[in-house]
Amino acid sequence: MDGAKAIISVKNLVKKYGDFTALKGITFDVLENEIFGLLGPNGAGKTTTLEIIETLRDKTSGEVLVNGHDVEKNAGAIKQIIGVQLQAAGYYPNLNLVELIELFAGLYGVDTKPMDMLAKVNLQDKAKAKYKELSGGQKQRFSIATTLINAPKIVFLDEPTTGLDPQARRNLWDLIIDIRNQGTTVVLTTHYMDEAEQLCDRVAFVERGEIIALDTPDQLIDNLVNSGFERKKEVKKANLEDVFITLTGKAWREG
Ligand SMILES: Nc1ncnc2c1ncn2[C@@H]1O[C@H](COP(=O)(O)OP(=O)(O)OP(=O)(O)O)[C@@H](O)[C@H]1O
Repeated sequence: MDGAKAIISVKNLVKKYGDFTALKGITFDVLENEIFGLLGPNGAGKTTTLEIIETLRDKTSGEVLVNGHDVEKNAGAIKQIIGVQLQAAGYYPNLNLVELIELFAGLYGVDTKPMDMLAKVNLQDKAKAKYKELSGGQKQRFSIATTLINAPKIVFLDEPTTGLDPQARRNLWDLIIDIRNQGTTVVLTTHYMDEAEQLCDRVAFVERGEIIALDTPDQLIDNLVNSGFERKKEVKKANLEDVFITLTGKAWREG
């Protein structure tokens, strides 16, 4: 990562909701082509931070640059190079997946081959299905496909694997790594520490509107170990999730 360029630069970002200060002057960079994780307890300020970067929410003060564009002065340019997950409410119930992608492509003003987009997330077989007919994992994959329609430089994923089974989670991890390997920067939030450890190049821990740690997962763990921390119990070489995956396989579940 040394020498990598910052594609998102956040400086002294403050967000107040009335008298309540949700972000207390946070500063961090996201580097080009990394998977960057925002971690922290409920209410810490992760979604607020993402929404300000996505130009969906105003900041109170501070500076946020996305690919060199200021969120306040050039929101239009930023919207063109980012991919954001839409709320499920935006998925018109009578349209099938191909028609939904055609609709979103039209809104973005881009020419997209819907079947190619569905192939990226392994949903070709569901091309004619309606969104509500998909399983939880399929819904998440479709939602990720919609973030890729405008071939963005950066995608934002808010808790992409919440509620999924272990196979679906691991397959989504592979998908997110593929997206990064094809040159896209990924910013995600998650409450799963195993996910952050497996997936993220760097993570920031947000707590009560402040960043309390930011580094690679490996370095953060080493720092803790070097401070004298020890797990109470010897860790086994596998865990119950490994048992699940070994018993039930790693294939996409289409049922
Ligand atoms: N529109 C709003 N008006 C007032 N307060 C808000 C608003 N949106 C968020 N907050 C407050 O700001 C703080 C940060 O909320 P935010 O949604 O950014 O947290 P989060 O880290 O994403 O939490 P979670 O993990 O639960 O999604 C919370 O205390 C929340 O109650």
